Amino acid sequence: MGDFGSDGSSSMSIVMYPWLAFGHMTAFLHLSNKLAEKGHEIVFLLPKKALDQVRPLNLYPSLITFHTISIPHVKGLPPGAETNSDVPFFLTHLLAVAMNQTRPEVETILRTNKPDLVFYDSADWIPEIARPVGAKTVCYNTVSAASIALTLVPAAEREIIDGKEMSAEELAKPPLGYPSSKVVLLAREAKTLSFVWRRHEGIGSFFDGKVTAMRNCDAIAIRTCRETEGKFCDYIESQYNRPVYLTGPVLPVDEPNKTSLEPRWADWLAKFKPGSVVFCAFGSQPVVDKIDQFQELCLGLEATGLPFLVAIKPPSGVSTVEEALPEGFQERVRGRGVVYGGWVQQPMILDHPSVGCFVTHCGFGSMWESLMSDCQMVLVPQHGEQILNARLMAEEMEVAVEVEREENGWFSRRSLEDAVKSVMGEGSEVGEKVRKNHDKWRCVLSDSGFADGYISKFEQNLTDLVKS
Ligand SMILES: C[C@@H]1O[C@@H](OC[C@H]2O[C@@H](Oc3cc4c(O)cc(O)cc4[o+]c3-c3ccc(O)c(O)c3)[C@H](O)[C@@H](O)[C@@H]2O)[C@H](O)[C@H](O)[C@H]1O
Ligand SMILES: O=c1ccn([C@@H]2O[C@H](COP(=O)(O)OP(=O)(O)O[C@H]3OC[C@@H](O)[C@H](O)[C@H]3O)[C@@H](O)[C@H]2O)c(=O)[nH]1
Repeated sequence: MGDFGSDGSSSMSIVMYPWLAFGHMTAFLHLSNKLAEKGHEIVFLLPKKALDQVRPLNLYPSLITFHTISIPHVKGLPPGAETNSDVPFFLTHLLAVAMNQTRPEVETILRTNKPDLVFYDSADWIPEIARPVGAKTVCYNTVSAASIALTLVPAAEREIIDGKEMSAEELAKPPLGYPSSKVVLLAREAKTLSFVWRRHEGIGSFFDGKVTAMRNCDAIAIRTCRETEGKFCDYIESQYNRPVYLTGPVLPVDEPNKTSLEPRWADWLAKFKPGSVVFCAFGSQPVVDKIDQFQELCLGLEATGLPFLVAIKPPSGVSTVEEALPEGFQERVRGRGVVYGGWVQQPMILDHPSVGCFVTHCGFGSMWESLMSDCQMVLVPQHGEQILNARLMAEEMEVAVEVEREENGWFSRRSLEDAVKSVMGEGSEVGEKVRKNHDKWRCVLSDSGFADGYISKFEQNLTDLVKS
């Protein structure tokens, strides 16, 4: 190895501070594992509550050290809230306020550790405290390049007059030069983007924060690859005039000593024929907010007649998923359908031979995991960024079927049933087309040199950055 630490040593010292959401923390940790595999040392900052869930993913405990950060209470947040999972969507900005208040603690850590590099995504003040200790900064984005290109580039700036909300049409308008006519939002879908430009006291808007984060870093990094999102990455690079490094999908590979699937799911899944079970999961945050939509999801899966396992957070207004289930549902699906409100080992479930279909909310982490799996995919995105990921998979890559929605954004049990049957039904033309395209992409993405090539190039980019 060359001499690439700023102190002349052969390894780099890195601090990571991701946004307080599991989808982001797990993505940062997967990248940490790849860098630790190459001998670099990482101090990983995270809230105490996240530690138990994230620790098992650390494959290099001697090189990746967790450092817990106290997340202060901010008026309006539920007591003890430390991560996105503890906070309803409409209060997420308060979690960002709480994260900002951790700045003095993080500053002390940087002064003590004097790292070569600091990775962050939401804490846009990192460059201000990293520069004085001689560290270079990388704004690492764990969401799709398409969703950044559509809303979080300087050209997407919107003029908001006297705090007036923008119309759906204004919100849906792609910025000048945006490179796709397929990966876009319908006006009604674009309403979910209003949070991007809305101003909040003390922290400004989400847009301001992200643009500052990307303008002030030394390099922008994105968890994606040229093969799927090259044109969006080029657009971001031209908008920010900053180098854009790509890490590739950064998924954990099968480790010889990896833990096995919890027996309760392994035993349950083993009862069914290969490829017959529908697995439905909606990520680490509560996303299906309305109880009647939650019930429609359950009823749609029931109507498929297939065995199914759902891992989902309860909707608003109830504290458990059981309370939200439709009348008589549990009795009707007993033995073939389970709805579970806790954490499951998603990648291992997707890998299970009995599972043949993944109904996903299209979080970016889930998107990569589903592309690498051999499950058929049904897309039920909820928010702007997830909808764009869905368009990328359904319209550009043609590897999945997106559920049809009514004018008001609602999906019916029938549309979900139809979507699942269209990919699972024997002899279905659509099912065959998406399977064929998905097989091709899986071959490209799971080629042994593919992910390693991205990581090696990324490591070289970091080395050059530290030396510059
Ligand atoms: C309802 C509001 O939620 C709050 O945050 C929303 C979530 O933001 C996710 O991150 C992104 C979302 C979107 C999006 O929905 C549409 C887009 O076109 C772009 C993005 O970008 C990002 C993003 C991009 C780059 C980056 O480095 C990021 O860290 C994120 C995030 O994944 C999720 O955890 C959040 O819950 C919002 O704060 C607001 O205040 C709420 O009202
Ligand atoms: O029960 C669960 C739920 C989730 N997971 C894992 O947690 C991760 C969830 O990440 P996702 O990106 O799919 O979704 P999240 O909703 O949690 O993430 C969030 O940040 C990333 C954005 O793209 C998403 O839109 C946003 O909601 C996946 O790696 C998934 O395998 C589990 O292992 N078990």
